[in-house]
Amino acid sequence: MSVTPVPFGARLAQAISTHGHLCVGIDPHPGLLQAWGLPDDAEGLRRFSSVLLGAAEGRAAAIKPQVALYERHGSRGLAVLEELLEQAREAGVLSVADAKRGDIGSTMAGYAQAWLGEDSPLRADSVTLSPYLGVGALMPALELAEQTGRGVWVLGLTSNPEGQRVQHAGGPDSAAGRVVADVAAWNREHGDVPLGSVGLVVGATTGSAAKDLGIDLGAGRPPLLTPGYGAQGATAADLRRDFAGVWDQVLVPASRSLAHNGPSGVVQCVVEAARDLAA
Ligand SMILES: O=C(O)c1cc(=O)[nH]c(=O)n1[C@@H]1O[C@H](COP(=O)(O)O)[C@@H](O)[C@H]1O
Repeated sequence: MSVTPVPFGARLAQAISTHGHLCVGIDPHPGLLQAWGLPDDAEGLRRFSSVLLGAAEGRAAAIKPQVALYERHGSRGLAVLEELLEQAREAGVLSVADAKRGDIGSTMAGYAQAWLGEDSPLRADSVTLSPYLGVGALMPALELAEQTGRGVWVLGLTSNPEGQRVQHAGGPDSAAGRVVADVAAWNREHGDVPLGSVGLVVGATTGSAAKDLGIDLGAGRPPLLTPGYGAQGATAADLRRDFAGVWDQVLVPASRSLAHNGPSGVVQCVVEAARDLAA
């Protein structure tokens, strides 16, 4: 007998209400590995990942490993990522695989199976997706996520300044606004209580952009992943101001700012960031 999985949105809402809004980003940049005294190889990745996951347990709502920084080590790096995702599952820590995948529908199914399939070695609780080929092209991932109780995060307004030229195009009928509207429609139809399972990436550095473009981030209650806090300059006060009214939807990732004081400083950085975001 098959059991209906608990939707990702419900699991995430529970994690945020228990642990707060922080998501521990795990970005094993070569420079950080070096600063930590670790080799730039699979063993270095393994030790870096283990310290960040350990610090996240019981202190943060989720982890977000950056896939490219594992992928650059080929199959050995991906094997470390598989181990990390498995350890997170065992520890009960939600995972966001930051893979930023997106393809035409027929081959999107392959990416969906890789990150969201029940039997995939790389399965995560959720994965980041790029909607440049159209939100409709992402359907295989949205559908598989729903079947397996997993989630996705669709890039909406990204944290980097270069994104604006494409995402703001169209003004009141902006490209980003269309992505947000498609996500809202999916969540309304497939469940948006307490949160939808299809989230949006909206950078913490984007200021009033959503408001200026007439975008309603509350529509369909998408979880909102807000990179840009910490190393990219956004503060907790910026987040509170720009996400007022939708704060319960927000998951705040931070990567470099949690790792910059070396392995012995990670727990303190995580505790301080979690407290900063709870204030
Ligand atoms: O999807 C993401 O996570 C993401 C989207 C975005 O708009 N901006 C952004 O910085 N990110 C990711 O968020 C993380 C930010 O890292 P820090 O700036 O070190 O906190 C990196 O892994 C980025 O790839």
